[in-house]
Amino acid sequence: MSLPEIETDICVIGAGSGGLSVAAGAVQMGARVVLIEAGEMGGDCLNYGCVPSKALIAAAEKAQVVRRPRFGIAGTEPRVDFGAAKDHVRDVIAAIAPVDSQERFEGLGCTVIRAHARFTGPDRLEAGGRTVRARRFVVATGSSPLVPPIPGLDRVEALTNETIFDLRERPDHLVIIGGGNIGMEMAQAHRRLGCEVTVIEGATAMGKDDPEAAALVLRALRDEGVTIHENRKAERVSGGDGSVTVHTDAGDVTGSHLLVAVGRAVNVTDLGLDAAGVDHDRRGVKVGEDLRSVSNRRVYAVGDAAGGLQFTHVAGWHGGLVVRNACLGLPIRARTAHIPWCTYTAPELAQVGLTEAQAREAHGDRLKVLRAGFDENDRAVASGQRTGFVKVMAVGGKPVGATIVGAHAGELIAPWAMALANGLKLTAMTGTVLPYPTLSEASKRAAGSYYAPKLFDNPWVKRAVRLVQRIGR
Ligand SMILES: Cc1cc2nc3c(=O)[nH]c(=O)nc-3n(C[C@H](O)[C@H](O)[C@H](O)COP(=O)(O)OP(=O)(O)OC[C@H]3O[C@@H](n4cnc5c(N)ncnc54)[C@H](O)[C@@H]3O)c2cc1C
Ligand SMILES: NC(=O)c1ccc[n+]([C@@H]2O[C@H](COP(=O)([O-])OP(=O)(O)OC[C@H]3O[C@@H](n4cnc5c(N)ncnc54)[C@H](O)[C@@H]3O)[C@@H](O)[C@H]2O)c1
Repeated sequence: MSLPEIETDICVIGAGSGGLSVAAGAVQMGARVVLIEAGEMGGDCLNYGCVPSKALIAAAEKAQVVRRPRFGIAGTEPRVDFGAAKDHVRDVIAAIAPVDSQERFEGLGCTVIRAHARFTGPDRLEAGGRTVRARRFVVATGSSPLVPPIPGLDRVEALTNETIFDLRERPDHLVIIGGGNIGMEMAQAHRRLGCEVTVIEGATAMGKDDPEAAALVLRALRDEGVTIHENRKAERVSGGDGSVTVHTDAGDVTGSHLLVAVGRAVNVTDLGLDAAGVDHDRRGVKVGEDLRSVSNRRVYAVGDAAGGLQFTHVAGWHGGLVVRNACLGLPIRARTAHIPWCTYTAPELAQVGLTEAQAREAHGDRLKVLRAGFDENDRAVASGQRTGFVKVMAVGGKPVGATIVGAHAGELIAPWAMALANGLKLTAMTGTVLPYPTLSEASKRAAGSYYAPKLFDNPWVKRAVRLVQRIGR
């Protein structure tokens, strides 16, 4: 006997950052919600992405602190127990997992189905032998590691973000194809944990970021012993007997392990999108600014599946917007000009809004580029963190972008993200009193440099001051 059909208000496909945000918000606002997950609750971020990578980076940072002699404290080569570092990664995932768990979402009132979902029509899908009919569907199916068509890759054991965190033995030599976010974060973490690491990047490493800021990160990684080859496309892979060779147009690189990190493939195949009349391409579901499918208004897409920026905070933000629209009928616009991101290398590199090059193209001579170096920030100097800078792109007294590279850049970008999200002026930063000595003062210094010439190099100001000195009481 077949299971009874489920009729619901909102059916969410995928229990990652995007899907969970929709499900939690909608059910707590009184909607009937069905949540379907084929794999692990929590999706990529919790199980194979942000959380394990940041946990491994924390272990690697600890190793580096022990290794480096500083401030009169001797350094020593740390004894790294690679398996125990992976235990730490598992422990961190386990500590966070209850928040994303089936039990929690059932407790909130969702019906959770653990199965692969496939649309069978514009208003229905099937999962785990159940038919679900819904007023609204949310495609929150995320993305998977892209496996590029490099000859030989299918004949060697290649790691991806889905397998590397399970590796318990330390790679002697990790070769990484791809110098993007995953490649650079994993390169430094593994180097610090005692592996030899070579990155093979087909174009420019950290190519999506401001080149001046990226150059500081690449220099730091190279100084730590990571070999980075740029403009070298992986053309062929061969291997056997515990070794793997990447053949490039400028020579071969042989290592013990291979990590492939060349971008993501959005999970939209095998989802029955054609049966639902949902237009899609290799970037994801085609949606408007309201995150609704351009061809089936009943269907939304959020997070990586929506074809834009691929970050957890974007997926979560999308989720909140969809709840507002689907539950309350309020209009939404998913624009990206105020979305920050950060690469968690040391130094960290964070960006919000336009980079200098993008701002110059958009605003020409009206653009003012404001800077402050970490080497002129007392806290950075005191703590030996002089590498870095804050760069603010400003037009007419308002920031249109900010780039921060240096220690804690991911935290330091917060006020600039707030400024861009709320249309604040630079005076919001200059008028704020910050505790001394903090790295945040670098942001205030950069903002202040917009006004300094207007105040200090201005003959009218000097005349006015002389006058006040003569006649003022
Ligand atoms: C190594 C790595 C590090 C990262 N670090 C960061 C970081 O530091 N900060 C950051 O902001 N972002 C980071 N990201 C990106 C971030 O993980 C993703 O952008 C985010 O997880 C996307 O969330 P999502 O909800 O769109 O998809 P996902 O989290 O991928 O969730 C999608 C879910 O849908 C399920 N699913 C797919 N198809 C079906 C189906 N047909 N039926 C049922 N279920 C289905 C999947 O099993 C999955 O659980 C990182 C990514 C990687 C790979
Ligand atoms: N800190 C974070 O927020 C964070 C961390 C990791 C991942 N992510 C997200 O995950 C996404 C995927 O990360 P990623 O590093 O896989 O992708 P990516 O797009 O950031 O970088 C992939 C790199 O691989 C290179 N490449 C492609 N084909 C190649 C080939 N054949 N040979 C050599 N190089 C090649 C590209 O030129 C590119 O630089 C990121 O774009 C980001 O959205 C975010």
